[in-house]
Amino acid sequence: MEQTFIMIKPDGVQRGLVGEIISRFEKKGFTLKGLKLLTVEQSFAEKHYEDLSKKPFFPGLVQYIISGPVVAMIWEGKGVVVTGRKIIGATNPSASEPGTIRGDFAIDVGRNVIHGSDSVESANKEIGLWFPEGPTNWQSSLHPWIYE
Ligand SMILES: Nc1ncnc2c1ncn2[C@@H]1O[C@H](COP(=O)(O)OP(=O)(O)OP(=O)(O)O)[C@@H](O)[C@H]1O
Repeated sequence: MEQTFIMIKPDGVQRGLVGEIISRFEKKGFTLKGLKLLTVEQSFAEKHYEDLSKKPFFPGLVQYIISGPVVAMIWEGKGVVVTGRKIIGATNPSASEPGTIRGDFAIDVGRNVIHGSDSVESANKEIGLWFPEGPTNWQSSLHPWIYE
């Protein structure tokens, strides 16, 4: 089944949004397959965001990501990459719809609370980077109540 990488950024952790965010993914019906709270080093943050290394906001973005602990997660479910991005909302919270995480909890693009993989390919890459040990292997007993 499809998996995505979701990270609650340092502002989300500091603001006490961890439970709220996990709850939204759980209530949707997605399954948690990996979870850890960690503070990453600059070189690791630069690797995670390497595709953005030429952007003018890259140094500030890296400083933001290493400024405190983040919650790294693997979520699994049908269409979880695209649906996860919808749950998160548009990158710039000024354009995020109410009801999305960024629409409900963020104002500035540089403090937008959460990251979600933008494709199945980047999800696999990011899961490999953040969870070299791989996902936790378990099957939710809710499966037949969520899928036909
Ligand atoms: N103009 C900007 N100024 C400051 N930070 C920005 C800007 N644009 C993007 N960012 C930061 O860089 C992150 C990655 O940007 P990207 O364009 O990949 O958006 P995204 O895929 O929606 O975000 P993420 O990868 O964090 O889920 C954004 O989430 C935001 O934290």
